[in-house]
Amino acid sequence: MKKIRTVSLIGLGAIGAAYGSKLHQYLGDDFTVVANEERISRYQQSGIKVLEETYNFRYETPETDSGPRDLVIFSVKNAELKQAIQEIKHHIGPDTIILSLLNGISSEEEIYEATENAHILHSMCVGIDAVRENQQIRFSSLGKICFGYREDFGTEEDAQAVKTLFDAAAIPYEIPQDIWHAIWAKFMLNVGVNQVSAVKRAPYEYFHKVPSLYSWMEDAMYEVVEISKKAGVGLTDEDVKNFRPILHALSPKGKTSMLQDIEGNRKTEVEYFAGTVVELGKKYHVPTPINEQLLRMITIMEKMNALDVKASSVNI
Ligand SMILES: NC(=O)C1=CN([C@@H]2O[C@H](COP(=O)(O)OP(=O)(O)OC[C@H]3O[C@@H](n4cnc5c(N)ncnc54)[C@H](OP(=O)(O)O)[C@@H]3O)[C@@H](O)[C@H]2O)C=CC1
Ligand SMILES: CC(C)(CO)C(=O)C(=O)O
Repeated sequence: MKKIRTVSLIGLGAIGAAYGSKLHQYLGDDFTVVANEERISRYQQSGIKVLEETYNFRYETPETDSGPRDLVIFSVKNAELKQAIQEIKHHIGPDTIILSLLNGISSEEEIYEATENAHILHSMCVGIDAVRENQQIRFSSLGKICFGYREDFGTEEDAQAVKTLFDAAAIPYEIPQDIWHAIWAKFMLNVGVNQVSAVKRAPYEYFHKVPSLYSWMEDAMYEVVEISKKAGVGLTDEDVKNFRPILHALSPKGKTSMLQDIEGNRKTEVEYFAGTVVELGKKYHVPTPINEQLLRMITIMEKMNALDVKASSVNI
């Protein structure tokens, strides 16, 4: 039976630090964060604060080759994944189990294509409302990590090993019966709440209180339901409704990761949400007018943000 004794993580942001703090508490220095020198010195300067506690993790630069780990976790944004795979490659061996906590439906495939590792489980996290401001991470709920094996991705033994680790490290988790269905359902949620929250700059409070905002979000989600039927995933009305209590439980002042990107003048994951919906809509002949507009709006917002950043750096 596989046992996970060593873990490495790349992407010490809202999600990485939230779950990484639990792994650090359980594994101590057998938990490593991979980051370049500039990031490490930034993280070491004031430590990483998760809720009220400051953490000093064990760091390694991408150049350091200290051998493969039992588990590698990706928690960067989708556009950063390609580089992250290269930078954590020394930590991935043929037996390393891999979890990718990124939203969207493509990261496991992207990691598989680059590493040819056969132990990538499908995974995502849900119900967590993590917010990052500089090196400070806050959340009202840790939510849970959902994971599982399917087709050529991972094995039952890999899933059992992760389950044992998460039990010991007190990380909430679920192993859904059909992980691919669960990943698509989460994708559908992100297509709705992340994108609409970004366009309206709306923390969760407004989704709790403004029914027309909530129904616009669900309209965007229903385009994913229609595509999923043609893609053989078969999301239903029930999947849309299942998220209502989850969204209602998120902190009123909490913000989706996409809204945080807009406010932080960073590139968003719109390409992986509306971009994917529009592309799949064309492939399966499903109309996607709401996502087409969201894609245009968020791409324009990114460009306007980039101009503002450029202008403020010229003024300095
Ligand atoms: N926030 C949330 O509540 C949720 C987010 N997600 C998903 O999780 C993923 C991560 O999101 P989130 O945590 O919010 O994002 P963040 O932007 O907060 O974190 C990403 C982190 O990755 C780091 N990073 C990027 N590239 C590298 C690299 N090459 N080497 C080392 N570190 C790197 C960044 O470093 P730096 O600090 O230098 O910028 C940043 O700290 C996304 O796919 C998101 O959609 C899923 C569920 C909930
Ligand atoms: C919607 C939410 C908070 C669900 O956990 C999320 O996935 C995100 O902010 O990216």
